[in-house]
Amino acid sequence: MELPKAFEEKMKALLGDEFDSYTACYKEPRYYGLRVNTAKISVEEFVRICPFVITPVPWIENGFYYDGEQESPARHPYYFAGLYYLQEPSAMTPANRLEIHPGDRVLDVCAAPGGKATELGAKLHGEGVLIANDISSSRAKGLLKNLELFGIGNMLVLSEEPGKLCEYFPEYFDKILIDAPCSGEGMFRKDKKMVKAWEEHGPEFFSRLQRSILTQAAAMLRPGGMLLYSTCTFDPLENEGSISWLLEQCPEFDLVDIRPYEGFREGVPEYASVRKEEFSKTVRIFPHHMKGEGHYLALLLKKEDKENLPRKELKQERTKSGCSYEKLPEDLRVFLKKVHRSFDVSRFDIRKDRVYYMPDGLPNLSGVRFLRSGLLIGELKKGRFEPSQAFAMNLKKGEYEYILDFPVSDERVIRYLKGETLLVDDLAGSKEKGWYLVCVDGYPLGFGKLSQGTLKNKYLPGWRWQSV
Ligand SMILES: C[S@@+](CC[C@H](N)C(=O)[O-])C[C@H]1O[C@@H](n2cnc3c(N)ncnc32)[C@H](O)[C@@H]1O
Repeated sequence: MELPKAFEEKMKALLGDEFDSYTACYKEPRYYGLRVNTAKISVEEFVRICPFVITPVPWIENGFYYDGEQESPARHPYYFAGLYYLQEPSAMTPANRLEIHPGDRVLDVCAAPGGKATELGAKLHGEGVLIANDISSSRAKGLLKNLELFGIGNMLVLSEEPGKLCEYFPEYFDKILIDAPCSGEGMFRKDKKMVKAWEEHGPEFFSRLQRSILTQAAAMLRPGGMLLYSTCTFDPLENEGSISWLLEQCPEFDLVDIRPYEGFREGVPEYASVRKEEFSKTVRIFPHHMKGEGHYLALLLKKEDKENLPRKELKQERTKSGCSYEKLPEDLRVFLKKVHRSFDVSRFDIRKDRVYYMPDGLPNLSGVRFLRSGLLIGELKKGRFEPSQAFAMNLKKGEYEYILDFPVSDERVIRYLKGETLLVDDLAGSKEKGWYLVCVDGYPLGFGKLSQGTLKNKYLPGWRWQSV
């Protein structure tokens, strides 16, 4: 593979006598990875049922390699059940090394298409909130689909300038991930198009963007909160350079250690312009030291104020919907009786006939461009309630009363995913008519409406299995 000369010169300076072993990597095939959705299935159980040959990614507990030339995991019903996300192994590292606890308020500033946001959301296990933002609204559509496929309900998908978000979320978040737009030098092997893009917009361009995103994000982190910054490039300006700049602007930030792995290499202190000694805590990932593409990670702590001041007041809190159980439409109430989950009814919000379940403690977001706020439970159509695809994916099999569970070997699983009407006499028996949650081996895929042994397909048309 032909690499730009200027890039080669820079890598020689960065790598010294390791340069030849680095370039030798370009003759080797890229690695393919799959990350298990631990909000839906344990790693042990996934390994037990996994239909592909997989081997562990040694530094990621829920990450695995698969043979991308032989297997097509995106064309398996378990993918449609949201049991895993396909992701280059090094790219699994940022969300893995940012510790998330259920209940945290988490922001992913540059989130599309959701490779990291899906993991952050899974680690919340339904508690707290994930705000997934991307400036590109077309890319944010893919982000929304991936989060919904993963079953994440306590989330908002926004498409805004981070500078605008600062007005709404001052010191609001416990954890922030910035997977920054970058020159993508670490991805040259995986995607040859990145070389062309690099020639158009190089490190100078991206470092300016990164610096502005970093300062805006810094203002949204609460004291005591953690910020993880990552890029998929080698350029020092975009890595140690951008982080030095943050430390200069915001001295309340400290670099902290990242949970180690033997293949990680330290960030280069000489490339930092301030507090050089801290930069060995940052991590560089090189393809000649581990089985993955190039990345850079820096983990930062925003120091607590000495006086331990209370959280900044939000300009305006979101007003609760004021819903009470009695005020919910009759057909929705009938549906909810079959859902075995305790809801806080005041968090239901009905907007333009769409029923949402909102995360708690949000600011008033009027004026913000969003693609989704909260879990879309379903829609009211002429007074009749229809549950959504997102809610199907958010449910666990045991949480809904009416289930049709197919083994993965049943040919009706693919037919369901293609949108076909199914005869299900054998499974339905004398079951009542109504909304059924269709599952594969116990993992929800979507809804269908049963009547006299026939299942009318309600799988979301835009998500259907495409024939090749
Ligand atoms: C490296 S990609 C993110 C990949 C994503 N985190 C994942 O794991 O799937 C960088 C993203 O930043 C977005 N972006 C670029 N400029 C931005 C800005 N000023 N604010 C927010 N997002 C931005 C791009 O649209 C792009 O989707």
